[in-house]
Amino acid sequence: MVTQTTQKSNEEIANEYVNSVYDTVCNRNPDEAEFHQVVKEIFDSLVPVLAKHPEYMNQSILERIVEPERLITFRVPWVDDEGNIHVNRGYRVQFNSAIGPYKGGLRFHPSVNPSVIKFLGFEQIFKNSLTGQPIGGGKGGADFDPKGKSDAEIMRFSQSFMHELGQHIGPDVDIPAGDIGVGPREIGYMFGQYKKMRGRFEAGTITGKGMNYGGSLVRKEATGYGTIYFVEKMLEKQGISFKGQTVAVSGSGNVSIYAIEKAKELGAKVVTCSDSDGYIYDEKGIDVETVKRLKEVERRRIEDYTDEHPHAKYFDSPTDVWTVPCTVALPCATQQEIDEETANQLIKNGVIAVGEGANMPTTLEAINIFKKNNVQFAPAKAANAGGVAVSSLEMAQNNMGFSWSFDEVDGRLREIMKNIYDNSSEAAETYGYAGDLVIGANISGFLKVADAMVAQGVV
Ligand SMILES: NC(=O)c1ccc[n+]([C@@H]2O[C@H](COP(=O)([O-])OP(=O)(O)OC[C@H]3O[C@@H](n4cnc5c(N)ncnc54)[C@H](O)[C@@H]3O)[C@@H](O)[C@H]2O)c1
Repeated sequence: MVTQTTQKSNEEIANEYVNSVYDTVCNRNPDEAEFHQVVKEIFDSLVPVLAKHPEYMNQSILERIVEPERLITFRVPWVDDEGNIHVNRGYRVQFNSAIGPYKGGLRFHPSVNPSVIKFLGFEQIFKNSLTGQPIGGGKGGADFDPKGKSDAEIMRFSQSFMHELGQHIGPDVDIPAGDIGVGPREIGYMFGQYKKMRGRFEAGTITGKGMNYGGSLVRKEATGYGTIYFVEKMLEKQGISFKGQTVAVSGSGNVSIYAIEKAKELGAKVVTCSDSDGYIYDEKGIDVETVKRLKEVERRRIEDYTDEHPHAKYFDSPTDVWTVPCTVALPCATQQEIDEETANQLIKNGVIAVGEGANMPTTLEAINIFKKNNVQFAPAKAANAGGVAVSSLEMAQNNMGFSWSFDEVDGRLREIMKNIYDNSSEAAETYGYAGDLVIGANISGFLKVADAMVAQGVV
């Protein structure tokens, strides 16, 4: 009898397990490219953890974590100002509640589909875990395009959307918030509708609320400021600061505006911002107050920035924002902004650090190029976790029935971002990938959720 002499290493077994679950995900969820990408990225980084802790494989944690606990799809009918009836599709994925009630934003954008919602929801599980707050992962939205809609149309759409979503959420169940296309105005309309449906004031059921009805100071600034606090920490480890850096930012929405504001405050010169039509290059440094007014108040296009700053240049190709030379790049607009070619261009122009303010703005290939070229890389699930972290602080204030000061919340945000950095960095080192924050953030976020799933049995 011939005995088998080659024994598979733990690493090989873990790798085979990861690939086999990933194949099942692709077969079971065909045509969901965004979801596949995020699963691949996270799963690959878990191989060293699974090799060291086979109990997670025995407990089928990956098979379970990758299947949403619930995916709700619903009809959102609404009437425009001319009396025409429209029907959009609404979604809520309640992905994982192992460490707390589902929590995640709502996105109103024509590109919203099950793949996008699932990629965002899956990512949210790990991001929420990283914040150290007791919140599970969820995400939602609709394929509705708010661009060009009147205030009354936005209100009717938001009410119709909440009329259905409201049946599936609550302070201990699922707590939505904003995301692309959903800001304070939409949150206000949705909260109003929810309050009417319930016949009670449940402040802790949605976050991002206005300050006069249960909102938190710093929520508006949280994601942008948090991204800068995280990148600041990452630069600090290299003995560098924001002072004197030339920063390129994409987008001109909630995340971008407050990332620009904080980066400037720390001494950087931010030279770009953009919207889905084009980008601005201002060699003197972007005037953030103008962007705030154009976008938050007047809801105009970024092109109009040059009316008030005629020395600035406008280009009608948003993705070319990354051809502008910079030392720090902060993609804060949308997914898949930086691909291989763009990454190479940024490196050629001297980039030393990239911080993801947006979700999945960098392709896997581009991330690998940055890693190979020693560009410091701050992944979204760690770098932009400040928004959900302060949302959780908003829930805490709602539960206690009082409000903290701006400095109190900002101090807590800074501390949370520091902890996320330290925990990600430590996890990367423990598992043999020192300095790799992509792997470190995935591992650190995973461990807490996986342990809670094991403790709670097969549910
Ligand atoms: N708001 C938050 O608290 C938060 C938290 C975590 C992550 N994020 C992520 O950050 C990103 C931005 O979210 P936001 O809340 O600032 O949304 P927002 O709607 O306020 O702003 C989005 C910005 O991106 C621009 N944009 C959209 N498509 C574009 C394109 N193809 N090219 C260039 N610009 C484009 C829009 O014009 C707008 O300026 C999203 O990926 C979101 O998931 C947001």
